[in-house]
Amino acid sequence: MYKFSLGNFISESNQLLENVEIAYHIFGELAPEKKVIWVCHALTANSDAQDWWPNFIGENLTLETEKYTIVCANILGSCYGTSFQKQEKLPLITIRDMVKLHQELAKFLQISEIELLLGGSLGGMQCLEWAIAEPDFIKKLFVIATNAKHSAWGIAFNEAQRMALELGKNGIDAARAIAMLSYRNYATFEATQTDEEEKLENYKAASYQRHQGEKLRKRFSKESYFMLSKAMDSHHLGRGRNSVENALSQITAETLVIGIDSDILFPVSEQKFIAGHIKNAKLEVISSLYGHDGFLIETEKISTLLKKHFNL
Ligand SMILES: CC(=O)SCCNC(=O)CCNC(=O)[C@H](O)C(C)(C)COP(=O)(O)OP(=O)(O)OC[C@H]1O[C@@H](n2cnc3c(N)ncnc32)[C@H](O)[C@@H]1OP(=O)(O)O
Ligand SMILES: N[C@@H](CCO)C(=O)O
Repeated sequence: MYKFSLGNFISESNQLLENVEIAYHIFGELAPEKKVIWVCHALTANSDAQDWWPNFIGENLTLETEKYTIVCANILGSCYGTSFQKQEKLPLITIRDMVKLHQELAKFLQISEIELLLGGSLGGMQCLEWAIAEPDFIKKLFVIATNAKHSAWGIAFNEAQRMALELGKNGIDAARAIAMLSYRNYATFEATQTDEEEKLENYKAASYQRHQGEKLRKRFSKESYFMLSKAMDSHHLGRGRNSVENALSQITAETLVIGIDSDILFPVSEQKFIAGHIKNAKLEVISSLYGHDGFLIETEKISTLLKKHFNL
């Protein structure tokens, strides 16, 4: 992991963040003759994209490190390396703030254009914002399981999680358990957490939920979880740009949008809307047992579509 000291940064909500440091990974050598692929990560991941998107980035893999330089930066608000001076009150961070930091890092790395910008969920939100902010800079765009404006349904899930966080020390366990209900669905739990034997308590689904909660508590900070969920709520491509439709129409990149048929958090209608308003976009729908989390799990299906649409 590398670090870049940006210094002071004024957020979209006009708050001063001091001593901002951006943590990032580079896979494959950064060289002027190599084209750049930039990965934007989702809520609780980090800049080590090889780790959370396994069998996807590397030699002889879909994002080929011999051919491309692949960059992934840890997002503003996350607890995995990107940081700013602690403040009394948690600042309100937006997706546009995250993208401004990506832009600063790209300048620092002397990247002249991005061949392919990609991301899912909160990562997809960053990709769309960036492709609107700098249409000429982004040649190809791939987003999955994301939306153009966060939904009332998504905000309600996030608020329920923040209410859980407010309960104290282990509130993050409950927050993650709530989130899991939106990341998966009825069929996922039926297929993976149904008890075969007869019993009156200690069900698999219950211990699964507790395990997921504990796992997140051990690796993530509740402050980051709060800031990132607020950032997700604020996602609105149309803010200050007349409308969401108008904002999407400014994207010139050749675009692939993928929806997951079982995603109850970011339903396919949202990706259909995105693809419908970008001039040069194609929509594909994949099927998955894993709902929204399918964007992290269905690597093979995603790779097939990426290779079909883009000459990687
Ligand atoms: C530093 C870091 O760790 S970086 C962060 C890694 N995570 C990220 O980057 C975020 C993106 N990744 C994710 O959100 C997830 O890892 C996903 C969606 C890709 C996969 O989710 P997972 O939780 O790994 O998969 P799944 O739903 O199958 O659950 C498996 C886990 O539940 C446990 N489990 C399964 N059933 C049960 C049960 N009935 N009771 C208790 N535990 C259970 C498994 O033992 C396994 O535990 P482990 O992860 O501690 O080994
Ligand atoms: N499981 C993912 C889902 C967020 O879209 C994460 O924890 O980042």
